[in-house]
Amino acid sequence: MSCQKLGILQIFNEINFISGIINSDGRLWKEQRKFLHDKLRRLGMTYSGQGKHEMEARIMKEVEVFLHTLSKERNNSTDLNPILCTSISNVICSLVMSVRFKQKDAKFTRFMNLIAEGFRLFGSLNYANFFPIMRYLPGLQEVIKKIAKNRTEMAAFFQETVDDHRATFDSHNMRDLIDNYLMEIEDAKATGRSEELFQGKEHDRQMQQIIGDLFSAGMETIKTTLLWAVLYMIHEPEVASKIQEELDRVVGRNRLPKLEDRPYLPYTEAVILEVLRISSVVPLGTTHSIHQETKLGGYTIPENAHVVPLLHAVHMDPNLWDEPKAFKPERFLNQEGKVCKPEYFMPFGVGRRMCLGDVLARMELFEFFSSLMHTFHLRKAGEDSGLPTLEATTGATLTPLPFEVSLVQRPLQDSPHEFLNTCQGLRPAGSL
Ligand code: HEM
Repeated sequence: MSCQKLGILQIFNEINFISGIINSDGRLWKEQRKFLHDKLRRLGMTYSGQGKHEMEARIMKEVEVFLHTLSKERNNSTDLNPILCTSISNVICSLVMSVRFKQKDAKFTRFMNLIAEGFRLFGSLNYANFFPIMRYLPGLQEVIKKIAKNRTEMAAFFQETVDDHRATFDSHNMRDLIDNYLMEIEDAKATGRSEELFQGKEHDRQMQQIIGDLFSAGMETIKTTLLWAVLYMIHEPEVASKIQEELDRVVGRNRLPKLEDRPYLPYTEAVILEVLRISSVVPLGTTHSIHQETKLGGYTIPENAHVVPLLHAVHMDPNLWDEPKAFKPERFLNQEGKVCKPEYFMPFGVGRRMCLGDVLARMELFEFFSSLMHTFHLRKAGEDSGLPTLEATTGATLTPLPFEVSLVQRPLQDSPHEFLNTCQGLRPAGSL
């Protein structure tokens, strides 16, 4: 399968969208992917070296603010969606553009609404992937126009940030991805590689779209996976208790879990994998195309055919998984109790075009989920209501319907350590 993208990409090219990475193909995609992969690794999207520790510190800062915010909601019915939105956004925003938002910041709320609407609208364009003629229907034309309008508004915000970075740029102090991009642009100009790197696209507009791509891909997916995790914990109290028992035994009650604890927390890890499988937050991979005629499972796939990986179908296939609709973390544990992932587990896609942010995603899911479980019991909100539904709304992601949870502080032991203070909401946000 090639690294080309068709379908929705064609629609955007027709209306002159700049490509970014998710909707680019060919040489432009290759150059941008190489650049992003390299720079994001240096900024800490890696499992090894100093970068990993810096990334962990960045994530933990947001985890602590998140727990602090939640501590004010103890025993109330709480919608975690807006709180998670800010916390998860702050991880990717700090990495990409050194920006953090406060809860309920007006600019941020507007920005979030645009992203959420974008995911919904994008989902409704999926039909045009299969029946391209449908793009001319008035309804879909309206959707395309709305996406274009929203993107223009977001691009203006990103450009402001890029301009600020340009004004304060210091090549000896690379703060984030935008600084790296600015450096790369100047370097490419000086060495005559500009055309190769940007394939004729305007630099700043390409940069705006890259920021937008990383932000939307890096926020919505993780936030939604965590919402599913909370929902399943409300439905599966025995699983929740087993996680908490493991956390108490391995981590203890006087600190939050760290990445280095992860190998010793196989059950917690297996639960995260099961959430990724059963929720298939990204149910379809993006549209790929075939470079040469290919035979697969008795079918002939012609050259240039569009191929959309049905990740959800793979994760729900009863030939691959025992009772695929049941929530069973044990399926990711081998006989020795160690984590094992079959090759047909593919929440981040597979191949050259697989998710660029899987390392960051796994780190964030672990840190946020394990810290949340270590600090609170998650109970259904409201005495009289039933369990919240496990049904999803469908867009580019599968998202739980709005629900609330009641957070019950887990009993504290005798340590006066910072962790406990943070959980009790006694310390100012982010001050650990
Ligand atoms: C739970 C979290 C996440 C899930 C489930 C997820 C899943 C996916 C999937 C299924 C794809 C498409 C793969 C394909 O078409 O073959 C994808 C692409 C992508 N993801 Fe993620 N993702 C997550 C988090 C992130 C994060 C944190 C970032 C950014 C930092 C990110 C950035 C991207 C980008 C840039 C692409 C497009 C790659 C390309 O076209 O070359 N994702 N992701």
